[in-house]
Amino acid sequence: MRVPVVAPAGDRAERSVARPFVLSRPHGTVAAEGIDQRFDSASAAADALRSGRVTALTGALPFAPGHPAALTAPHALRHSPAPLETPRPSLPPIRISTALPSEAEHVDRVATALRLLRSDDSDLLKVVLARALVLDAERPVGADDLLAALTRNDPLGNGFAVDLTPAGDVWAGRHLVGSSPEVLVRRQGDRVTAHPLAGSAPRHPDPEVDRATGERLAASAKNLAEHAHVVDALRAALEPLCTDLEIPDRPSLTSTRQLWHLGTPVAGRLRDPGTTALDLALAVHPTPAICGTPTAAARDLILDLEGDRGFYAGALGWCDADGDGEWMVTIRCAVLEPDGVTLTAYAGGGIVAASDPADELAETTVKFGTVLEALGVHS
Ligand SMILES: C=C(O[C@@H]1C=C(C(=O)O)C=C[C@H]1O)C(=O)O
Repeated sequence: MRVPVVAPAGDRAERSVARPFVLSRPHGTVAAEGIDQRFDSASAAADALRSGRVTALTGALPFAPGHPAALTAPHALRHSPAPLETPRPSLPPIRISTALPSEAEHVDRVATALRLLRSDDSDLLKVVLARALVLDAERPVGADDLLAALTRNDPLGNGFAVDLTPAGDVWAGRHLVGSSPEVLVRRQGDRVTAHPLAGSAPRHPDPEVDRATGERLAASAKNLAEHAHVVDALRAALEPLCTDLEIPDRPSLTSTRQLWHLGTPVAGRLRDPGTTALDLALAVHPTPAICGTPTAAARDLILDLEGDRGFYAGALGWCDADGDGEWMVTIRCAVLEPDGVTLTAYAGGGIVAASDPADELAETTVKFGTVLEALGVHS
């Protein structure tokens, strides 16, 4: 059984980072200050919040259920009404050391998934396969500097840094950093919103080509099908928890510096005011944006082909004593090792029967751009 982990005094994470959690968003920044308690179990943390034993929670949920979470009950949750503003950090040169797996192996995995997606013997409709890049920094960097670089590089100011120490020994002193454009779920009073993304195309420096690429994405049957799986799953997960669920019939185009995405703004009203933002996140995760359809079959295939994803393709966010909060999908991210010089970045993409392995490899390369560009890594 997983039990709450109480922070030992003078623990290494408290030495290594001042704040166990920072989430910068276009509409404001939330930062955790100090550590009251740590939890490696999301359900134990959610119970502690509901019963009033803790007054807030911040942190990250893993991709796979049953794996340790990294949640902190902070002394205080600080809100500020703008994205994080920081001086430009001075980062050392950071280089790509290893592709995990190799590009050829990723293409092979996509081909394996395609055989199942196209087979009459399998009910798999979509699976999201990912790969990683190991990066080496010339001298140690801190999570706060990576957060500053990622947030400054995003036009909307999205960025996060999460101390993963609460997840147990192997995670002690590791940090999750990134700049996710995808809102898993947000709760403000009885208002519930989400903004699932699925379906991607690369941005282009020429504005006309760029616009045409976006328009092609918005009309692409393959991408619309990929997207529909996510919307259907969110509807099914939120319907029991919400009234007045409003979901547009068609997705709209959204963009980051590197990519166009299909996105659908979802809004509803909470049925039971006792359902917290963390409860909502646990109810909708993992969506087919990062896992697949049907969920169990896709997750089994991912674990089989990739092994443990840890916190990539999980969720990260916060929840306060009123139950309000915001949880992002953990993408466009990297894990920083305690040595401060080794980083592992992750990128994946949804595969459906009509996918092409070479295109899927290229899509992950573009997605790595969010982290690589922000950190000045040249591949
Ligand atoms: C899985 C990732 O991104 C997700 C997959 C997408 C897709 O398959 O088109 C688009 C946005 C995200 O929901 C990632 O960035 O690693």
